[in-house]
Amino acid sequence: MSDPSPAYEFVSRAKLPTRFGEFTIHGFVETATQQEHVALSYGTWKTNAVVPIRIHSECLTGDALFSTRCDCGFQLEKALQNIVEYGHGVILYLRQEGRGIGLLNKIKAYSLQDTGMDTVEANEHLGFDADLRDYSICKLMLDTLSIQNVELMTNNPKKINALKKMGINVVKRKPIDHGVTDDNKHYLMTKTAKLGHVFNPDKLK
Ligand SMILES: Nc1nc2c(ncn2[C@@H]2O[C@H](COP(=O)(O)OP(=O)(O)OP(=O)(O)O)[C@@H](O)[C@H]2O)c(=O)[nH]1
Ligand SMILES: [Zn+2]
Repeated sequence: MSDPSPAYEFVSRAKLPTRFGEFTIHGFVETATQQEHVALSYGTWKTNAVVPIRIHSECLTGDALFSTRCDCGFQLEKALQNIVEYGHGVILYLRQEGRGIGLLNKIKAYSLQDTGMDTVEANEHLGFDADLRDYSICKLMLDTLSIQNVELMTNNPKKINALKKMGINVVKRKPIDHGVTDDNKHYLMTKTAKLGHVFNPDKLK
C-alpha cells in the first residue's frame, strides 16, 4: 500500500521585514482542511542549539485589532521583541482562532461573557470544549527550521506537554505575562483557575 498523503506540508518562504526586524515567513498547509499556518523566523542557529520560540494561537481581535479583552496582542509584540533581542528565534503562528472554535464562535462566546459567563462557561454553553487546539503541525514546522531544543515563551503548560510528546526538548519555559489590563484581568484569572495557566499572582492584583 502506498503512504497516505502527509497531514501537513511546507509550501513556501519569503523575507518579511517588520517593525521589529527582518524575519522570514514560512507557509504551511494542513492537507485535509487546507488550513494555512505560518512560522516567523529571525536569525540563524546550529541544529543542536536551544532556540527561543513562541507558539502563538491566532487572535484576530488581539493580534490585529488592538483588543485589550485578552493578552494576545501584547504577548505577540513582546515575543517578537524578545526574539530580536536574543538575536534569533521563531514564532509558530497557528490559525487556531478562539482556542480552535473560530472567530465568529469566539464573538458569540464574548457575547455570553458580556452577560456574566466566564471564558470556559461560554465555550461550554455553545457546545464546545474549553480548548480545542491541536499542536501537531509544530513538529513539521520545527523540523523544517532544524530546531530540536527550545526555550518556550508561554504560560500554558499544555503547549510544553504537546511539544514534549512530539519529541521536542523543552529546555526552559519563559513566562510571557505582559499585557494585563482591567479588561482582561478576569479572563486571565479564569485561565489560571480553570485552564491550568501559570501566571504570576502579583500581576493579577
Ligand atoms: N473561545 C475563546 N477563545 C478565546 C477567548 N479569549 C481569547 N481566546 C483565544 O485564545 C487563544 C489564546 O489562548 P490563551 O489562553 O490566551 O493563551 P495560550 O495560547 O493558551 O497560552 P500562552 O502561550 O500563555 O499565551 C487565541 O486563539 C484567542 O483567540 C475567549 O473568551 N473564548
Ligand atoms: Zn486574544
